[in-house]
Amino acid sequence: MASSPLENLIPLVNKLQDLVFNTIGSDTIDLPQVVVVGSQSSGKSSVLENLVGRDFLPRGSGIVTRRPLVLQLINVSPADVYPHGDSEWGEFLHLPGQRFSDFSLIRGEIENETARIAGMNKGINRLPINLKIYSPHVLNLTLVDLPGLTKIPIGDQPTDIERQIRMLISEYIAKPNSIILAVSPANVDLVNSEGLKLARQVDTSGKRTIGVLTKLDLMDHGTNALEILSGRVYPLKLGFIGVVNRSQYDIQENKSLSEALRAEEEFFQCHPAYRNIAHRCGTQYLAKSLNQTLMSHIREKLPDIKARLNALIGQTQQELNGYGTSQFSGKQHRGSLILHFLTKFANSFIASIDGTSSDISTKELCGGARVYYIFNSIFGRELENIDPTHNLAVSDIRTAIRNSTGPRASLFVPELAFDLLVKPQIRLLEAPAQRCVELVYEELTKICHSCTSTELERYPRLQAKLIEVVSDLLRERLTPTQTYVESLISIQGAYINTNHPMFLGGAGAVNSIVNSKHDREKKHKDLERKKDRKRVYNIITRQELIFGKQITGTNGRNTPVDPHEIPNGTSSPVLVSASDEMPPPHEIPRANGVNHSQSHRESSASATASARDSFLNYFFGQKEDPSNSRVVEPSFSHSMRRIDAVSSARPPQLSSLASKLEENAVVDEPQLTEREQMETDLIRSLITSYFNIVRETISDLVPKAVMHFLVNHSKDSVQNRLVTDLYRESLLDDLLFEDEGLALEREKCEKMLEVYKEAARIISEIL
Ligand SMILES: Nc1nc2c(ncn2[C@@H]2O[C@H](COP(=O)(O)OP(=O)(O)OP(=O)(O)O)[C@@H](O)[C@H]2O)c(=O)[nH]1
Repeated sequence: MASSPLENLIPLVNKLQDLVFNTIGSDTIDLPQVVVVGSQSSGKSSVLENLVGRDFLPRGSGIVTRRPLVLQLINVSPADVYPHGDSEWGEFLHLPGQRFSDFSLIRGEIENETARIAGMNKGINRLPINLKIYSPHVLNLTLVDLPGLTKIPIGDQPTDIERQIRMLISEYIAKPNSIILAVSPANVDLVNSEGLKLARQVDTSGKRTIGVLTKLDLMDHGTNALEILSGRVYPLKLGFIGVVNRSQYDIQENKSLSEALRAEEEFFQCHPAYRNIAHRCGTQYLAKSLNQTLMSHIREKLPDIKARLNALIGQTQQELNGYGTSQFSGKQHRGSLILHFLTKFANSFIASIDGTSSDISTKELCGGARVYYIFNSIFGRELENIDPTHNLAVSDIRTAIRNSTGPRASLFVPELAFDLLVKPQIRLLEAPAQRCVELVYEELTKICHSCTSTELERYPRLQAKLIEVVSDLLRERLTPTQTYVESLISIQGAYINTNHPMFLGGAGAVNSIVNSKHDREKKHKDLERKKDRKRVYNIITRQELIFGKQITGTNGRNTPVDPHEIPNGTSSPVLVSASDEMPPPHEIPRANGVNHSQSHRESSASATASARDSFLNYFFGQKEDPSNSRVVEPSFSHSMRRIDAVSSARPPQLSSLASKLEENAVVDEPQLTEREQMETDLIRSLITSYFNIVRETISDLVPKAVMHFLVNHSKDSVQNRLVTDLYRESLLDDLLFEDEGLALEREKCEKMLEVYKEAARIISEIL
């Protein structure tokens, strides 16, 4: 009888299953199958044996099923029999071509095969045993028997046996294409069914779970499972089916399975509770519904499986491409293959620098962007941070000026001293410049190490050689780059171009220091004024404390005296407020009525001009005014004299207190003549101005030099260098030595691709 294509669905899936297990060794396609789960001794093996109608599964105490058993039941017509006349037989996938018509031998082989992989103790193993049973009495079905859930390890079982079994079961039932056959004994409360609990975790809506209730014959008298079997207790879309298997006693009494199936039928037909639903109970009904459910499930899932296969074909093809192109396989193509890798490596190196690489990171700077970062951020910042007059003490400048003028005093700007001092400062730029070269060199080395691919990893020796050659090239470029950069600095030091348009020059420097001198003096005076005010206030307050009475001002009031009212040179103690509104002491009107503040403002306007005049006069030929060469007197000395006047009449204790305060206020400043101070300032500002010009030039030239000598040169010559060094007949065999692990991976990948293509072809025969 010719069967329709849809009736061939289960054999088709079996064919796919064989294909997958024979080649890949695991079910990556997620083929539809029925997975049997339940707690230990719930009756799983008994259900399977009933479905086959033969005793073939191992029995014993404790855990018996220790590896998944993938059981394919194949319906054969009585005509299609074994040559020796047997109508039923079994075949193991691991023993191809060997037919087992004696079912007790099948049991023995399952035991042996379990022990071979899972050991003699009671441990489990995830590697499945695949068994086909051909019989005219079975319906086409693919079932997976799994170890029963156990709570407590017994004997020499591993302590985490429960976790191991749960993980194994979950792995099978989690696959969306699996139908879960959850076996629960009827004599145990359903809420304690481990099989149902696990099934619910992965199939929350109960769409692909079939409940099987065993041991209905063992329920307490007066109780029955009618409610459960009618689907009113536990919601499962595919429902519950009740079965009665052989009891332990039946087995011991060698009750045959055909006898047992008859007894089961009788049980349901005669039982007062199940009589009316007897046609929906028992092993025969279970086999039929499983077959139909599996078939419709396969029908439903086939388009998905086809789509999945296409996706797998695409993925695997891509993975295979990653291992290299097959276009250059074979000895005659070794040269082309090497050239292909050399070009790819060189291109990848160049692309990483240019930023045109296809796998650019979004997490961190890489390749050429790092080089830019080194130029602009690292090198740029280091240059910025250099102090142009770093390490130039006043004494150094003084000595340089003195040495440069010989026995005479200089008439003009001491140029020789400037020359002498600015050269070492220019050298300060060399260390950051050389560091910039090194950093870029390191970055290029990193880039060269990252230019590998899975394809290239297949040839570890070639990969190492490519990196080595490019590293050598970079190293060779390092010295010329460093030498050039060193020259750049030396060139800058070789000739001090005081004619540079950006250079401040003598006149500019004079202006600048005159201005800054004036600013400095102004600041210094302001500071001294503040100090004076505070000092006067402290002295008066102390007097008040010492004499223990309120000091009354000359106005006779018991309030602070308006400081404007204090006559110049008065010896009377005065109470002065320390508030900021209080006019500074130099604004206190003198006896002659001249406001000091006013005179100060007038004189300050002309201060800049007069200072500049005296400075220019000094440098450009006027005879030195002996009064100018006096030691610069700290400007607070004037104020100090005023305070002395105020405190001259104070008691001795107060006098010593005040003198202590005054001592503390004396600043230890270098004693320079005005001329010396100005010369030093002038030299400093000239050095700073010139250094800034050189710094700008260097910050512009060094990156250009690095790009030219190191980066661009390496980019331009990398391909030639690789070909010259590696494209040699004598090296080909060694360079194309394939990594064994990767060769195996590639072969596996090729095999998988073939399997997926074949599976897709099988499915397209039906769809
Ligand atoms: N009376 C009776 N006994 C049953 C029934 N089903 C199973 N048994 C007995 O229960 C015991 C366990 O049955 P198995 O089929 O070995 O249970 P299992 O779930 O395969 O056990 P493991 O493989 O160890 O997890 C055996 O002694 C069976 O004879 C049933 O419906 N009625």
